[in-house]
Amino acid sequence: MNSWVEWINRQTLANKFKWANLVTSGSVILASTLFLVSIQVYFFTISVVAQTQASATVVSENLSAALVFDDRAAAGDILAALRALPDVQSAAAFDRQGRLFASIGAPAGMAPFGMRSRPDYVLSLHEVVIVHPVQVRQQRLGTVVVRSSLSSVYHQLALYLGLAIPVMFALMAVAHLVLSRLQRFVTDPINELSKASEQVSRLGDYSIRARVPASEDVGALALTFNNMLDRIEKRERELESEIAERRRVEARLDRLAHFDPVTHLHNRHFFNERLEAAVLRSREQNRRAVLMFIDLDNFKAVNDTLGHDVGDDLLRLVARQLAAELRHEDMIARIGGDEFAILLEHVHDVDMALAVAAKCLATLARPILIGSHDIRIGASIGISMCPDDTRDMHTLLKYADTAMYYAKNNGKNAYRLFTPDMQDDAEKRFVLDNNLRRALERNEFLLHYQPQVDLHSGAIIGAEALIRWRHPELGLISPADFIPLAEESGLIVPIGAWVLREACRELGRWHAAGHPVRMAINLSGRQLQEPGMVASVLSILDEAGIEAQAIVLELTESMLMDASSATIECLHLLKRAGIELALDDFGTGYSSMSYLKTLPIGSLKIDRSFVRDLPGDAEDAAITKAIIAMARSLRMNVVAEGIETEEQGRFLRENGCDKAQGYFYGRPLPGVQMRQLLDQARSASVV
Ligand SMILES: Nc1nc2c(ncn2[C@@H]2O[C@H](COP(=O)(O)O[C@H]3[C@@H](O)[C@H](n4cnc5c(=O)[nH]c(N)nc54)O[C@@H]3COP(=O)(O)O)[C@@H](O)[C@H]2O)c(=O)[nH]1
Repeated sequence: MNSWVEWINRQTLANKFKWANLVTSGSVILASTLFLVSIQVYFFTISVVAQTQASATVVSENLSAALVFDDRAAAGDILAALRALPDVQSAAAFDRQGRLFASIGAPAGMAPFGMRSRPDYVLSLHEVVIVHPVQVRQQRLGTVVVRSSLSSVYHQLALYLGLAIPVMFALMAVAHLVLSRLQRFVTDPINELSKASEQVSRLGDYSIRARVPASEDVGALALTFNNMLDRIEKRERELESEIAERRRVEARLDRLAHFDPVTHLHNRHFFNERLEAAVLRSREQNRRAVLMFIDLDNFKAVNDTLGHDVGDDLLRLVARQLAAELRHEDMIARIGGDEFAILLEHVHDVDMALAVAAKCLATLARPILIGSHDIRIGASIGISMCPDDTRDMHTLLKYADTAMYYAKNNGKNAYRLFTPDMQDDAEKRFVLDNNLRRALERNEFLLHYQPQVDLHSGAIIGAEALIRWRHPELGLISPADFIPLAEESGLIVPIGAWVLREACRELGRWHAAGHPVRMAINLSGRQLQEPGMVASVLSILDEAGIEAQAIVLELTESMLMDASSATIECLHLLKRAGIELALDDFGTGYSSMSYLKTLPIGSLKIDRSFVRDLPGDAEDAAITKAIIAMARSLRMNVVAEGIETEEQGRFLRENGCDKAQGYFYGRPLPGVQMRQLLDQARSASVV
């Protein structure tokens, strides 16, 4: 049973329809045929029974005389008349006692019927037996029994079935044909729907639509199917655009996670991943990995003076130029504002790494043209190597950084290969940095004063205040060792304020003692960035009771290169207050004349590196003369520093330099000694 149900379930809708048609129409036709045949059989049988009964009635009426007169022959003749009837098989007459009186055919088996007093009949499958009493005036004389065969009925039945069965099959065939055609009205649209859905699923094409037939139900189904496809297609489109958007976002995030948006170089995160892998390879395969840290010199000045767009353009150009110096397998990344890192593998010897660094440095030393700006930017490069210096990635990074700082702190625009003493130096700096924080509180700073003289009269016209740190254990520490540290940590701000206050107080004392000299005081870039800086300087001057014109604030070229518009504004305010601004170490930076003209600078201090080999060195002599000429054309004072010999002083004087400072005129001295020097100078001039 179950297998039947399964078999039916497995069939196609068309097959199910076919079978349903066949079974239904077959059953109906069969049932109607059987019904008709049964009626036919019934009526045939009834007709045989009625005919036999009628014959038995006629014979019984005719037999009464023969029975009364016991005339067996006549009875036989009367019964013989029944032979004319085709169905009658036999007939018998019985007397009142039930004895056989006359018969035709085979009377066997009729005796039990001979005693019946009422008409009766017995119907079996093959015959009908009619029993009819013979009586006259209510008096029973005997019984007549007529037996008719039903074979004519079966004959008729056979004939009928012979006709009905082909007709039945013909009808079934017609019904099948008609229903098959009708069935297609139902199955064709459903098949189309099924084909459409199969196509949709096979091709994944949601733009396919099913034909909508006119019929209400299947039409509604097709419409619903199409609506569903509409929605799926719409959702699909939305999903596709969502996925595309997600991919775009992921790509963007991936780019952000791995690339620097300004230069399109890899970023620090990605670089560190690659460096880690390179260090691992270096350890496993014992091959060299070289790390270079490149920090641009003076980039902040470009950013602040020319704007961030020019700064970004510069970074892009620098990135392109550096990348052009590298091999395909090398890697470069931007790891910070103006910091780049390079990873080199397959480096056979140190010289190869140094050659790459030299190429990068040379590239960055060339002027870069952005719009109308001819920008000169240098770089400080630190190099560390794995496994030569360390086999640990973080230490390698630290060493490259240390080497880069070493290059920067030792004049910039240079590359340095890491050496262990740099690390010692860095550690020393770390110790100093820690101590520096407590030096102010512990009153460990003091000022020395170096005289400045008029090159024509030789008179002391001022002094430069120079800080010293008297460390309880390390002794006297040079500002060259701790000022850069103080600048990095920001401690230069309180230290610088202390220097300013101390120097002004000292100058106040000198003025009070009748020495109307000026005091040059070094200023750090960080101090200039402090809000309220100008007010603080004026308040210190006020406190010390000296005029603004009595001090000269010394700024470095690099400080101006890095100066923001707020810093420049601060310089203008100082100048307007009457304070002279001097450009220290002039010539070591890259200040262009056009830039200098925009700044409120009152004097230039020629760097001692140009003075050292004067007057012998022709190049230094030419530079010095050019600086003096330029300062004059800009109506600036010129101070030469680092004069150690009389010849140097003479050369400068002869070439138009007004003032000088150097060991030849006097080393930096404690305040008391400086005052004595001033007193002596006055006494000498009076004499
Ligand atoms: N922001 C601040 N910077 C300061 C302060 N005090 C000093 N400094 C800066 O530290 C650097 C080193 O200074 P110092 O060791 O004091 O050296 C000065 C002189 O001693 C030296 N000098 C002077 N004359 C000669 C000479 O004939 N030969 C020679 N070899 N050296 C000489 O030069 C230094 C002064 O230089 P400068 O300031 O450029 O005029 C130095 O850069 C100081 O500026 C401070 O308080 N704040």
